[in-house]
Amino acid sequence: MDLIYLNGLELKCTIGVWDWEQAIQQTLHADVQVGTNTSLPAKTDDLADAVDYHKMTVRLQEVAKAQNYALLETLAEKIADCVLTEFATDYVKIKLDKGAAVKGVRHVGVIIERKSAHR
Ligand SMILES: Nc1nc2c(c(=O)[nH]1)N=C([C@H](O)[C@@H](O)CO)CN2
Repeated sequence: MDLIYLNGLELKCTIGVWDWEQAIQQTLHADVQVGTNTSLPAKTDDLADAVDYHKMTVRLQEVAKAQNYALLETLAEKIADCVLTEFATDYVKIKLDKGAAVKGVRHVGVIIERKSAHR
């Protein structure tokens, strides 16, 4: 399986379990790995045959802003669903980093992996 990746993707969103977090916007950083076969686009040299990582960046930033979230897990799942269904990909691994959201920890976050149900 080949991989396309977005590292350090900035996601502006309203997220968190506390009331004050639901009243502000925070910036998360995501690392996204997307499983897809790159043989066809490599042969045709045509973006139309590839998973467009620019289009994916814009779309995932929209998903992050589309609603308020309590948990990182919920946003990670929405992102996974978008990557697998809207971009017709085989596999996705997402790391969502909330930075130093907890005192005494440099970085907190979640990592999830999902496979397409159709492949
Ligand atoms: N498993 C999780 N634990 C916690 C989350 C989360 O999203 N998933 N969030 C929080 C708070 O919002 C924290 O980030 C800020 O105090 C706590 N635990």
